[in-house]
Amino acid sequence: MYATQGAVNTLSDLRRASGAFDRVRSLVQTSDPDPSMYGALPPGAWWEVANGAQPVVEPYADKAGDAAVVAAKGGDLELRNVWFSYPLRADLPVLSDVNLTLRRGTVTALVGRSGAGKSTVAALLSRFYSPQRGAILLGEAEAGSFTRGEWARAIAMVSQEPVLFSGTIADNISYGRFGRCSLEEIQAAAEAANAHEFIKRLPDGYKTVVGERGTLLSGGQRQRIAIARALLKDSPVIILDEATSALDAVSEKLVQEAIQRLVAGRTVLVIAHRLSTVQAADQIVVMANGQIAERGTHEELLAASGPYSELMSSQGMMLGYSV
Ligand SMILES: Nc1ncnc2c1ncn2[C@@H]1O[C@H](COP(=O)(O)OP(=O)(O)OP(=O)(O)O)[C@@H](O)[C@H]1O
Repeated sequence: MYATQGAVNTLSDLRRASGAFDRVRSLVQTSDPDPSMYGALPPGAWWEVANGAQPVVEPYADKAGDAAVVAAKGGDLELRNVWFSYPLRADLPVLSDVNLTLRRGTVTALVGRSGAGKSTVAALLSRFYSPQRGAILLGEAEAGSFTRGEWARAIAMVSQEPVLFSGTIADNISYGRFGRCSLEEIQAAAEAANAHEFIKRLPDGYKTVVGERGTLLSGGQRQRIAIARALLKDSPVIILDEATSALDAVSEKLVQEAIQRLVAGRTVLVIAHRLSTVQAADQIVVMANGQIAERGTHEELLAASGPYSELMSSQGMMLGYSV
């Protein structure tokens, strides 16, 4: 099959991750939609996808160039003086003068209380929306200088509740890949994602048709399929919304291993809920009320006894396993 755009992939993942169908609908209904929200979807398809239809599989992405991929491999991804409100709540500032640099090849952990604006940062980086003020820069070039298809090639999003569509396992892994790929490549990605072992035990292996929304699979298995998908897509930038719900210890370990393989050498933003992830990050950014409250390494922020240590002690991070 033709690979569908990463944009479609990330759109439905984001929708599922936030559990906010209404949010997507409000975004679709706005009279002045950011063209980025169409991603590389054919005209008219957006509404259907937002309503839960199967993604429209079109070879649009094959036409996208690799300009954003090249820029991301050579430079940082940055939000510069970004101000943002959602279209239907224009009076409510959600991000206020946010400056955030994701350094090339490093991991940035984004932490903060619920509603602080973490998912909104992820949505802007994915170009589901555009900031009202400020800029998104990739290797110093404005995001708008890249086409949607180019952008979608450069960034992959792995959400905590990945959406699978009812097709085969192989289709689900290759979805988001630009250009065709072989079963060997699909299998290699599944192996790196710790998914091959369970896939080969399924009735038809890689040809097993997963149920609507992937219900045949457990949460941990769905996550590993999503990681295999991102590995195969091989984007230089990964936005990872770490799962909050606990998996059993074995599944958790398999997912964490797969994530380590996925993030190695890439520019990563992880919305982090686990102490182990935060500790291992190159940079931790604490958000509060739509602003950056603090940034630094785990040790630096603990020593500062500021918002980070407060967050750690009041909210706590999931403990109990190490990466
Ligand atoms: N589509 C939307 N329309 C209007 N307001 C929104 C929309 N999405 C989020 N918000 C609001 O923006 C603010 C930031 O939300 P966001 O989801 O970015 O926070 P978060 O830090 O990711 O929270 P959580 O950890 O709970 O996911 C919140 O006040 C939220 O209610």
